[in-house]
Amino acid sequence: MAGALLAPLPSAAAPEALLWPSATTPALYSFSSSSFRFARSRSPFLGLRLSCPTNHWIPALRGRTARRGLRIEAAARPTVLVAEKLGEAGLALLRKFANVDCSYNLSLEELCAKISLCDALIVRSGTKVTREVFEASKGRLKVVGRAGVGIDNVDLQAATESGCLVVNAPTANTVAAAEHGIALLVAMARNVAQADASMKAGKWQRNKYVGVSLVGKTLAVMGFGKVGSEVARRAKGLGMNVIAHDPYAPADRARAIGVELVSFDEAISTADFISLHMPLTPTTAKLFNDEAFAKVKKGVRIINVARGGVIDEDALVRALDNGTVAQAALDVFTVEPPPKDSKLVMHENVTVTPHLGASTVEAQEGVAVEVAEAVIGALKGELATTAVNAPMVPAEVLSELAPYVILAEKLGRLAVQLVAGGSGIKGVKVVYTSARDPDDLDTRILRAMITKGMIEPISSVFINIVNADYTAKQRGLRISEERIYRDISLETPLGSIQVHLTNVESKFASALSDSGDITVEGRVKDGIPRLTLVGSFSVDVSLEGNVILCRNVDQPGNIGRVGRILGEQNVNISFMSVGRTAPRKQAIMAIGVDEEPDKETLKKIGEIPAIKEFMFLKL
Ligand SMILES: NC(=O)C1=CN([C@@H]2O[C@H](COP(=O)(O)OP(=O)(O)OC[C@H]3O[C@@H](n4cnc5c(N)ncnc54)[C@H](O)[C@@H]3O)[C@@H](O)[C@H]2O)C=CC1
Ligand SMILES: O=C(O)C(=O)COP(=O)(O)O
Repeated sequence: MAGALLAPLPSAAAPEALLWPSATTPALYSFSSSSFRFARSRSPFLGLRLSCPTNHWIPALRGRTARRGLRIEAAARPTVLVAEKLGEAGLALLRKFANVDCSYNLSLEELCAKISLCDALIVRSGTKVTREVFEASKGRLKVVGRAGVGIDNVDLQAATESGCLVVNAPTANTVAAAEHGIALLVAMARNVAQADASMKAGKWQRNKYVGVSLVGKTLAVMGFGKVGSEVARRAKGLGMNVIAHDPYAPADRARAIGVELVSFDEAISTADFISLHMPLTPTTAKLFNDEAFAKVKKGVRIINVARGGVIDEDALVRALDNGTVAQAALDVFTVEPPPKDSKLVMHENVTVTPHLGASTVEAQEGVAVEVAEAVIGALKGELATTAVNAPMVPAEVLSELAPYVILAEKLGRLAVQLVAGGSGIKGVKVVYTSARDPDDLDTRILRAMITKGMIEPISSVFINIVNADYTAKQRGLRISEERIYRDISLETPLGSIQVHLTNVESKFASALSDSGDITVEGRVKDGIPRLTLVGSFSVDVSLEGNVILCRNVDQPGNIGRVGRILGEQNVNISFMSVGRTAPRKQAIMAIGVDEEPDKETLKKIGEIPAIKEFMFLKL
């Protein structure tokens, strides 16, 4: 073995031993195999991986290293870095299986320095697992476990690129978050925090802290998923009238709890209290902005235990200052921790907690066990149901189905964006055309990809091949499949895939087919997935970049007008296709664009007189 090793060896070196300080004094050691001499330097000790000719070396090394205040362990036991406080039950599980290093409050530099010695990393929302961390791991990091739901602090793209699995704990803190929402609702209505601070400052202000009652008031739950539905259930128990807005939640599930699903505008304009429970996505970012506050009932009270970014915080301060919003209770902030002089935090009508939604003893034990099991499973090579970026498709299947897999996900993504709020999605029907025998075409992956396309953009749940059907069922999505024989080449696995969302309203009326379903169809041409049908209109546009759909009266000049507006904004058109019922009647323009046009550009397109409706769809 080579002489002094100050840096970790590449992960390919095996068998290996791990060298750790057993004494508390940090130091960096260099190691020479021939003489077993260790030289101490002043730099902090980070742990060292040693390459040994055989595992028999390890006991020999142990004796010698112990005398020098070091311990050495076989690397067959993986190393898990726990970077934020984790419940004991989870730690106990991890310790049975791995070396566990609990090091909290690491700076980015410290985390990067340690990570190349670790096979797994466990975090909550306080650690930013950035691209730098994955790069610094030099391929050794195999799994990142998020002990909670939101994974906005983990760079998923970088994780996937470096072949690192990310798992989360999506269910164990649901009740804790819902209970915290209710705690904030009640505390805000009765000025508990403000009154407490006033008494501790030596005052007795009974008149100042007169509150408002909850019974008979209307609560709008925005986002009727796991947490939102638990909040709704509890608020009903307080005698509140509960309505909810969630464009994708099934109405029958809401009805079962006695909650009516309504549109965004109806929810915010009729509610006395608004509680936010949607994930932070490009669609929900700053959803509560000046425009939304202009529509609320004057004196509304807002609770946010979801994500700070869902609210435009400057707009909220303005709404609080002018009395549009009477009070707010916030557990989450756009930047955490928020700046010390944050106007929002300091506002006297605002009650704040430092992201405590998941912080109960019970929830932390729950997420610790949930994430520990997932991390251990992943280190053993099993695919966890809570995997966030798991590979969906086995390589041998991918070789043939690759473009169809992309097509399926994009069709799901398109279809869900066409849904209008109100009744929620109930049924999904997928129709495949193929010449192949049913045994020769496994559609499970395609179904999973459609589910992924539909669910991931709207929720905090991540879909993989293991959890797709289960998650769809849990969310009330009934997916049925139909296969239609088409006399096409057997070399081609599929002719087309159609996704129908049944009994649902659409933001783009022309996406409804004659049967009243939102319908989109795609095909693969020359290896490229293409959109070939929207509603009853045939189109042909490559599913790359983004798509603008316009319904217009078929007359000369429309294509030029839209093209000019996009061109003026430097938005590159990749494809354009027109589908029409008959000349000079209704037509659909499907325009593929490389960039995302800004709001002003889209507004200008909408103002072209011949354009009756239009939508921008992200793929
Ligand atoms: N403060 C804290 O400590 C905690 C915060 N959370 C956060 O709470 C949020 C909800 O978590 P879960 O209920 O577990 O997620 P979930 O995925 O079960 O529910 C989210 C719901 O929001 C809906 N939704 C998506 N876009 C919407 C839109 N534009 N308008 C209305 N509804 C929309 C989805 O259809 C879904 O039903 C997440 O952001 C999560 O990170 C969760 C746990 C603890
Ligand atoms: O699970 C979530 O999404 C949360 O927001 C909880 O975050 P935490 O684990 O408390 O840092």
